[in-house]
Formats: sequence, C-alpha cells, structure tokens
Amino acid sequence: MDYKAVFAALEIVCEDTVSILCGPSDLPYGAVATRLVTCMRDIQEHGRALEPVIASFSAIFHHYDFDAQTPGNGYRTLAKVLLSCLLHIIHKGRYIASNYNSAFFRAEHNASEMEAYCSALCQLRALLHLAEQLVHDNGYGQLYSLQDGDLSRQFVREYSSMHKACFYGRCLGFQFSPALRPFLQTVVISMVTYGETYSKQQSGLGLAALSLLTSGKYVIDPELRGAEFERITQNLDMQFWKSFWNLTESGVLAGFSRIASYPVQVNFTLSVPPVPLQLPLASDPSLTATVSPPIAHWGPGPVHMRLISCELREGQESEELLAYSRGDPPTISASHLPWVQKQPRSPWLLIHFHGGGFVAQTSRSHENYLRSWSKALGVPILSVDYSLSPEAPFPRALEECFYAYCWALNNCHLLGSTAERVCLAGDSAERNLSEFRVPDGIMAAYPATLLTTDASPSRLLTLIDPLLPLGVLTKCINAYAGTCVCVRVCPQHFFPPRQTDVSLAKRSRVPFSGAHSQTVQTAASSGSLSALGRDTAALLSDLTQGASNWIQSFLDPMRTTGGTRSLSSAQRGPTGGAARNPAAQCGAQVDYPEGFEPMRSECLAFVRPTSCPIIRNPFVSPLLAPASLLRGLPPVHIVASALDALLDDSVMFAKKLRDMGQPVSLTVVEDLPHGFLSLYQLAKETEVAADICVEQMRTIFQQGNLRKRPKPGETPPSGSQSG
Ligand SMILES: CCCCCCCC/C=C\CCCCCCCC(=O)O[C@H]1CC[C@@]2(C)C(=CC[C@H]3[C@@H]4CC[C@H]([C@H](C)CCCC(C)C)[C@@]4(C)CC[C@@H]32)C1
Repeated sequence: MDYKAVFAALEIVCEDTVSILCGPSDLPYGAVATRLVTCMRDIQEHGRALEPVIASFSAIFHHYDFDAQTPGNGYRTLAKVLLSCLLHIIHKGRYIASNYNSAFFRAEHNASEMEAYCSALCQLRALLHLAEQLVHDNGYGQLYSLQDGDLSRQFVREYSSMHKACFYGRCLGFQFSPALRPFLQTVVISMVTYGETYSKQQSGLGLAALSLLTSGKYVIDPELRGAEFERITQNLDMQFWKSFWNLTESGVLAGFSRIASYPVQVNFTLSVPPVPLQLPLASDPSLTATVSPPIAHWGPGPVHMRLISCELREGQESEELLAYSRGDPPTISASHLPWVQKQPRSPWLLIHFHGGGFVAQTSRSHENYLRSWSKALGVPILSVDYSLSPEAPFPRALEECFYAYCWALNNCHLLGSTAERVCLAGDSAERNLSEFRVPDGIMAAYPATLLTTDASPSRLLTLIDPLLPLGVLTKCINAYAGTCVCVRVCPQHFFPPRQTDVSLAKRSRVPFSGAHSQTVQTAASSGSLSALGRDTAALLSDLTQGASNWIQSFLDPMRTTGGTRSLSSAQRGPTGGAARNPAAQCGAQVDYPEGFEPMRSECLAFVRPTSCPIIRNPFVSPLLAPASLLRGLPPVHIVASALDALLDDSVMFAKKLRDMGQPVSLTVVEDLPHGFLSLYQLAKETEVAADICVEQMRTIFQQGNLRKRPKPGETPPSGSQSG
C-alpha cells in the first residue's frame, strides 16, 4: 500500500469535509457539524504527525522480515493497521462530504462513526510511538528486547491505563478481512452479554430472556458495548474466560458446528489409563525404553484424546480400541453398516494439540477443521485433550501430550495407521506443547513461542485485538505458569535428549519428576443445567444479533435523545484524547511528542505479568530454548497471520531455527485474526489460510520419505527448507 497516497488523500478529505461543514447549509446540524469539524481537524493533525513516522518504519521494516519472500513482522503490521484505519476514515469522510447536504444524511450517526475512528487513530498513534521506542531500544533485526525488562514493564503499565473501548465498538475489527467483521461483532456482543449475565444466578429460560434483552442493548449501542468489553477484559477473572471460550464445547453450538462440518466415519474420545509404556528405540528397535505416565501435581491419571478419521480404517473398530472409548457412544457404530468399506491402515498419522490459551477448550471445539483435515489428507487424527490450567498448570499438559504421543506410536495399529510418517500439528498455545519430541515434522499455526511479557511491535496489538486482549493473555499465562511454589522443576528434565536417545529411557521413567507433586483441587464443575442455560442464552443472543444488526443504523439517531455515550469534542483533550483522569496520571510514563497524549481509560486494567521463572523455561517459551535443545527438531512449518498479536513470536522463532540451520518455513497470511483455523468456515480468506496449513502437513508427510533423520549429535543439512 502506498502510504504517501493515503496521507495525501486524507489531507484532501479533511480539507474538503471541513469546508463543506463550515459552508452554508439549510440543515439544522449545528452541534453535530461542530463535532465533525473538530473531529476532522484532530484527524488531520494526527495524519500530519504520523506520515513521517510511517515513512521511517517503511524504510526499516524489511530488516525484521524472515526473508525477502516472506514480508511480515510487527512493524509492518502496525503500519498496515494504521493505514487501514486511515482508509476507513477517508471512505467515511468522502461519504460525509458528498452526502452532507442530502435530506437523508444521518448526521448523528456519521459524527459518532467519525469520532470513533478518530479515537482509534489517536490510540494507534500512541502505539506507533511505543513501537518507535522499540526500534531504538532493540538490537538490529530483533523484534523483542529480551534483556531489558524495564521497557516491557513500561508498556504493560501504559497498556493498563490506555483507553481501548473504541476498538470494540464501532471500529471493531476494522483491521481484519471485512467478511469476518459481522462474526467478530457477534462474538463481542455475545461476550459482553455473557459477561453481564454470568454473575446472575439464573438458569434456563430466565437466563435466555435476560440475555436476549441484554444483547439488544449492546447491539444498538456500540459505545456501550465497547466500554463494557473494555471493563470485562480488564476485570473479569479466569473462570469467566474459561467459561466463555468453552461455549463452543457443549450443547447447541457444538451441535451446529458439527452439522456444518464434514461428516466423518470415526469420531470418538478415548481415555488412556496411566500405565508405563515400552517404546522401541529408534537406534535399535530391539531395545525398548520405559515412558512413565504423567504425574505432575496430582500423580498418575488417565490421558484423554479424540480420534477423528474421515474413513473407517483397519483397527479403528477393534474391541481393543473401543475398550478405551470414553463417555459418548463411539460414532463408529454407524460404520458397522455393511456398505461402509473398511480402508487399510494409512501410512500417516497426525497428532494434534489444540489451542485455547492453556485454559479452555478441548478437541471438540476444534473438530470442524480437524474433520476437514482428515478428509483432505486422508489421515487419522489423534487430538490430545490435555488437562487445562489453572487446575493443571505446567508441566501437566506437557507430560500428557508427551505420553499421548508415545501411546499413539505404540498403538498406531489401533488408530488406523502404520505411523510410517507422523506429523505433529498445533495451533496457538499448543504449538509449544508439541516442542519436545521429534516426529517427521511439525505444523504450527500462529504459535505462542514466548510467554514472557516482553514487548514486541506485534504484541502492541493486544491493545486492539478483540480475541486476545493483553489483560486476558496475562491471565492465561499466570494460570499456566501456576504459583512458583507449586511446581519446582529439575533443570535436566527440561533438556531431555531426543526420545530416540537411550538415556531418555532411564530418565523418562518419571518424566518431569523434579516437579513437586501437589494436589490441586479441580474447580467444581458448574451444574450442567446452568451450563445448558448459558449455551442457549448465548445462542439466542447470536440469533438476535443478526436480525437486529440492520436496525442499528436506523436506531442511531434515537440514541441522541437517549444521551449518547460517545465522547463529545468538548470532553476530548487537545488532540482528540479523552479528558484526563486519575488513571492517566498513573499511566503516563512515556514521553509522547509535544502536545500529544493518548486517551486514558476510566479504570486501570489489572494486568499482572507473572514473575515466575517457569515462563522462561524452554518448554514454555521455546524462543528462549538453547540451540542444543532445538537442534533435534524435525522440519517446522509455521503459518502465522500478519494481524496476529503473536506474529513476532513466529517470525523470531522461524529466524532462530533458520539461523541454526534447522529446516523451517514461515508463511504469513494477511488480514486474519489469531485462531483463524477455528473460523475456517466463515470466509474464503480463512479457508485459504487453513488450506495452507493442510499443504504444509502434506509436505511433511510426503517429504518424510526423503528426509534423512540426523543421528544424535549430527548437524542437519543447513537451511534445507527455509523460506
Ligand atoms: C504491551 C506490550 C506487552 C505485550 C505482552 C504480551 C504478552 C503475551 C505473550 C504471550 C501470550 C501467549 C499466551 C497464550 C496465547 C493463547 C492463544 C490462544 O490459544 O488463543 C485462543 C484462545 C481461544 C480463542 C480466543 C482463540 C481463537 C478463536 C476463539 C473462538 C472463536 C469463536 C469462539 C466463541 C466462543 C464462539 C461463540 C459464538 C457466539 C455465541 C456467537 C471463540 C471466541 C472462543 C475463544 C477462541 C484463540
């Protein structure tokens, strides 16, 4: 995008709009016109200040890319987001300029929209200023300043006091692909509705009715929705997020998602009892090593997983496998019908670790894309339902994933595979769970590779992201890292040699045995009835949102009489910022340019970054892993999104592997949020991105034949797959 043309167009639009608004008009828009004029002048001022900033970023951001063919890093993203905001403003401004004198012009609505974008622009200006500091303070080509904790602390403090509501109201998701905006709106409306009804002791129909009423209010008042979203992300506890993110787990929503996804012949959950496993050694298959079951925190316990296979394959209907079946009756029974042909075992096996911030979701929420993967690749998929935090902090989930992987290798014949080629796939949080073992390749979608609160340019987006706000991310990290006294870890267990190494046989008897076992009380599961009530409520709010959306623009003018919540220009600071408040004084530690100050929030966000050393553990933050540990990794294919706050995690991790000579590829897709796999049915763009992931896995399965496994200690061929 040519930034100069955008700034030039902005200047023209601001001038044109102001001259039209100030010109003679028969229409009674007095106060609204004044608001618009002030707003356009503020925008103009921001634009003039920002052009040189974007110019300086454009001159340097290629230094931070993975390589010349893969442009993508947080600096590019910030510039892109800013230009996207400006384009929205230009579009709106042109509309206002050409329709202002029309009898049907909705002055109040347009003024509120423009004010919302002006606020967003003001906050983005602050983010760009913070990013400029990062450029100065970080090393050349470095997206993180891993040594200097002060800068990051300063940013976190700044984040806590900055106003964010404008990004969750009218401007919600402006940076993403337009096809996703209605969905994001639905999610945000459902979330604030859920937040309001969450604490109410209602269930069933009462709750549904309440949700319906509440969601209506948020549909018609975007400012109220934004403010409420900001409040929720700042104040509601982990249990709320767990519970909201788990909406896709049960009842109606899961049912819908199933109906909308590919039918598969095999889909059921397994519960594997915690018994020691004997695994043949790669170096000498006649020897075996013992792998102990997971023990951290509460001792040995079963490991849950889900088997998904598009076609019924040999072994999948065996009594031996069905004996592991858990809870729900295996859908496999349908395949006993005589016309369902049993396929031979696949040479491939895909082992999947789902995302969900370590705290929420199971394989069930991820079923929709897993089903399509199984169909596209013709491969059985074993998705691990590891235990979630905060009930099961690190390293429980890691142990369970490792155990599940070993169990799958031992029992691949039951899973419908000969496991000649094994690929690990993980999205988001779970990429780093798939770190510890060497299969034939790893496909990591938008991975989190650094769990410290070190600032990076893309991470600044946590201020505007509707799915991953910083306040919520730090809660996830705190939950996963647990309390420091709870888990003490023996260093040697975090540098295990490759699974194929004999020495692991001795160590792995008690994996992660340095962790002090401590019984952690699992959270009392809330009543299933009220859970059903909440599902229903959320669904209803979803349905009503669609219907009510179109009413919104007509109702807007009515809001004026009811008292608008948007900041009037008089309430704004000199550059469009909100009036100062106590939070402003607490937050302001950053030297913004003369005369500029971002808008502040009315209440301070409670962001508590964990200081627990566990987050620096290489199995929690693989970006910090020493080369000796990463050297054993198979080819890693990373698929990230340019608009993801965790983009820099991907870029830096890919660079690190590439610089070590490890086989790695990075693909950056445009305009999608974190977690795009879960949204793959919603838009063409998400589908294309999900297909890229499928192709990367196909590469792993097919290239596995050609790849020579390096022997322990041997350096793999350098850069074989980079780019
Ligand atoms: C300021 C500078 C300092 C910055 C410091 C940054 C520190 C952060 C660093 C690292 C953090 C890493 C932490 C772990 C990352 C975890 C990421 C991670 O795993 O994120 C996933 C969390 C779940 C989720 C949000 C997601 C994707 C899809 C979402 C789902 C889409 C639809 C689902 C709704 C419930 C459906 C409801 C429908 C409605 C009723 C109509 C929804 C929203 C559930 C949640 C997921 C991403």
